[in-house]
Amino acid sequence: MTTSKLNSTDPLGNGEASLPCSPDNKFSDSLTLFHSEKAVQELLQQTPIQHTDDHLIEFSEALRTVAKALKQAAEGKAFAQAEAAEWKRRFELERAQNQQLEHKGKSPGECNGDINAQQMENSTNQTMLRNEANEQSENCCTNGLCSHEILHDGETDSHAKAVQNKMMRKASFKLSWWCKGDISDQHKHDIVSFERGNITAAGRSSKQISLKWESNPQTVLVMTKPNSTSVQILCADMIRWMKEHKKLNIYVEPRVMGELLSESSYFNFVQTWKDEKEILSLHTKVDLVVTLGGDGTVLWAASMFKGPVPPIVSFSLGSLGFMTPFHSEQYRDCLDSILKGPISITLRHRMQCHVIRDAAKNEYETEEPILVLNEVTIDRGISSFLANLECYCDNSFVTRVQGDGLILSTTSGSTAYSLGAGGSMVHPQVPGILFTPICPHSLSFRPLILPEHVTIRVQVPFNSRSPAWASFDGKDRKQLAAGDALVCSMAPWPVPTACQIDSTNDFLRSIQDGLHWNLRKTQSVEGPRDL
Ligand SMILES: NC(=O)c1ccc[n+]([C@@H]2O[C@H](COP(=O)([O-])OP(=O)(O)OC[C@H]3O[C@@H](n4cnc5c(N)ncnc54)[C@H](O)[C@@H]3O)[C@@H](O)[C@H]2O)c1
Ligand SMILES: Nc1ncnc2c1ncn2[C@@H]1O[C@H](COP(=O)(O)OP(=O)(O)OP(=O)(O)O)[C@@H](O)[C@H]1O
Repeated sequence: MTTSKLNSTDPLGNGEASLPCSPDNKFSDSLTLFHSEKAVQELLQQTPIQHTDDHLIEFSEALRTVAKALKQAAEGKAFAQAEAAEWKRRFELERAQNQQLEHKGKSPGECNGDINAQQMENSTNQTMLRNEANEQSENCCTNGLCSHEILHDGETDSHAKAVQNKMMRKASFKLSWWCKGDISDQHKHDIVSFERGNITAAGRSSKQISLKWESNPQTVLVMTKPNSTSVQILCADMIRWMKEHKKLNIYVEPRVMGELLSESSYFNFVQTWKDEKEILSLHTKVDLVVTLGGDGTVLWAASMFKGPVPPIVSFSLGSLGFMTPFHSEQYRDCLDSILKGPISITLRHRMQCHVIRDAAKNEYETEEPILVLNEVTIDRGISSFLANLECYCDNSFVTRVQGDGLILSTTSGSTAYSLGAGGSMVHPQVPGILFTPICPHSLSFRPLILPEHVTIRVQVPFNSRSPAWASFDGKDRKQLAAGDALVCSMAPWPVPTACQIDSTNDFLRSIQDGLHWNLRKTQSVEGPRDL
């Protein structure tokens, strides 16, 4: 006889009770039950309830309830054990019969009797199980459930097959995409069609994206890196060409307008803006943005647009150029084909960052959100103490950063500061947020990549020795005092950048050419070899 430990206490509360699990042990089950009740009775008798003390009466009632519950539990368990034993006995009997039949050269399916669906269903009925168990043991398949129907596939008659299909069908389900916080089902998409419960990816979220103009672009904004004579000369030449050969309207920043006009009054047709309000409406006027500079100029251009961003075409005039795939020497051919379209683009996700001050009365009282294309960094600034930052993901505590700080990066920014701090390089079209510590004072703080739909909160605790500092794409440093928090999530407005070939090709080329990724001389064939 085997016994199994159940997670229960004996009636007197003496730890785990050891209960028998075989049907042969119904007797010892009853014995246990008997002992339990007896123990409770004894306890009740010992209790001085004669002294009409209200508390003692209440206590004795409670004990009675416990005794009743224990009795019910023991009965239920004994019933379940009897049932399990019955199933096991039947299964073994059938297996023995099958073996006998196979010995005689008969297929087990031949012994199938006339079984109808009702009987099959009835056979699972517990009452029938108990009543018919003994009768059935001798005649396989004449009554109740035959395990051949479930265990053997294909050899039964069509009726039994239908019954079998009915019993084996998988539960159906549906997978869908939904937007967090979206109460209506407006943004819900079914992404998987299912048949018999098999999950199949219906589509990829990050396909190569192609932009096709439906009407000709008419207005171009040109943005340039400051303090560079070569950029200034190229800018003037490009604007002239776009006006004369493409009849385009041109916008530039006020600084560039001054530079152009100081060169010649010819550039009077170029437009600019006077104040912030006009900048906010730029996206409604501009069809295309052209940048002349390095990655910093692309970041600068993106930061001008606090909402939707027009497609950006970036000419490389810097040292690295991860986001600047076009060569300025061939700008005419390049702009020619871009203005015609279609263009391959990379949709670069941005993060929106809210600084929430401890002094704010509620979570909605925030400063203007700041959009970043690369990353937001929370660091110790000029303080010589460790930064102490509490990090939460969707309101669950994640970890405490103790070190120089933390980088929350987009996948576009994965090749920038996050890379320098040991984060992975991620294709810009992979949706996600990189969680990269800066010089953590811990041996096990590996960088993470979180899904794009999460909201991350970084809080400066009240016991922090110094304030922290947040910076956005390497700019706009803001102090975070004790109790202040920075809340980041993906922004709804990505930055579409034109690709030279396509997003994957451009990304791989930039890590190879820009960072010399995995550059190593190839080993010569001469030398020792495995034969
Ligand atoms: N230790 C570091 O690696 C470190 C430190 C500070 C800032 N930065 C990066 O500099 C960025 C600001 O750039 P900037 O040009 O205004 O400042 P910058 O003039 O100091 O140049 C920073 C360098 O980072 C490169 N860079 C920028 N974005 C990149 C990207 N997405 N992928 C690969 N390289 C990229 C630029 O080409 C440039 O060479 C910040 O967003 C931050 O990522 C890196
Ligand atoms: N239009 C602009 N107005 C003000 N600042 C700008 C503008 N364009 C770029 N910057 C700033 O100028 C700096 C240098 O720009 P960028 O990275 O484009 O050139 P770079 O440093 O020569 O290139 P690289 O970083 O590849 O060597 C960056 O900090 C960027 O933010």
